[in-house]
Amino acid sequence: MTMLQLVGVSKSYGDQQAVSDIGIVAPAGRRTVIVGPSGSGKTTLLRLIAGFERPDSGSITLDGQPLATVPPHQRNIAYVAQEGALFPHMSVAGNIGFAMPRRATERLVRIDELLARVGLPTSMKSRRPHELSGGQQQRVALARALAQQPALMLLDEPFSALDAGLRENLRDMVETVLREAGIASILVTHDQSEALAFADHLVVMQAGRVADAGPPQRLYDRPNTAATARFLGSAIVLDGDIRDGFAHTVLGAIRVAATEPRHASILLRPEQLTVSPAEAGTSEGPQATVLSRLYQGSSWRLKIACPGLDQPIDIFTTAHHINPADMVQLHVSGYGHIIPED
Ligand SMILES: Nc1ncnc2c1ncn2[C@@H]1O[C@H](COP(=O)(O)OP(=O)(O)OP(=O)(O)O)[C@@H](O)[C@H]1O
Repeated sequence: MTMLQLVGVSKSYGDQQAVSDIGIVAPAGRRTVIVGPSGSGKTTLLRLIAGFERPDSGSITLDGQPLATVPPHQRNIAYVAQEGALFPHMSVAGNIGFAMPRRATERLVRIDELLARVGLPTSMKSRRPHELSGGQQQRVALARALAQQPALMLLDEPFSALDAGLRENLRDMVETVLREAGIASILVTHDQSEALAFADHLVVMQAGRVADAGPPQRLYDRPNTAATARFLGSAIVLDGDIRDGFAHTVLGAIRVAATEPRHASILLRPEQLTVSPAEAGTSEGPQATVLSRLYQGSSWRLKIACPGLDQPIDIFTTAHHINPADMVQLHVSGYGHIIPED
């Protein structure tokens, strides 16, 4: 079973430090996602793993074997780039069969199998890349990568040029194909919802460093830093004084998993907040003013101003009778997360 490990990996381009002291384990047969803002070093990491760049320091091993002296084409690692990067002068069949042995019959059978696997009709075999849609090109690129029977598949923002519906569809297809083939993968993206949907192991990069890593749900619910919390979704970060299992904040007393008195940053996700119209003269907790509302099909997104908070917060509701300028009562459910590194 394949396991990729990076220890203390750093790389700079001239004066520009691209990645620093990276430690990552991509577990066998799993889908690792590297997510982070533009310029955080994601592509550099993928290029180091593929062997297109050399690290200045640190080691990269695949199943315990150091890759430093192994050239890219012998690493047993396939790379799918953002725009597919198909050979423009070759047919679909030529692209998919590029790295296959030349023996005719097996090759043709295998190309047909791979086309079926990525959901393309065999009638497309003789087309050139420019005769395909963006989504079809990415399917061919994936089939070409699968043809290598790699131990590890690197996917560098492979869906980013596609529109939303197609993107989800292709992402689900890739997830299924990789799982069925038992191939470990590392996907790079700057899209947090894509990262959360695809990953079973998530690495968050910030300014060339790993800010946090772990299962996606842990990172979303219990991130190590406020920056990770904000990067992975809407976050409400509050100052809190912890006493007796509660954090005392401008939104009232919020249950937390700690008792020792101290000051801390507390994270709530919007889905932990609900609103109801504030009854005149009564107050069962914090109140807020609705600044705006946006219809989103299944719910309304409300922007609300809470006394004591300098930023408005977004929450979602299915109640359609709450309007801008209304006063609302806020209700917090579940636990607040104490952000450890803030
Ligand atoms: N060939 C290069 N020469 C000089 N600097 C580079 C080179 N490649 C990347 N960099 C710099 O290294 C840093 C990391 O870049 P990288 O492309 O890895 O980030 P990224 O997270 O993939 O960004 P994006 O999401 O925008 O693709 C950036 O500051 C970038 O400007």
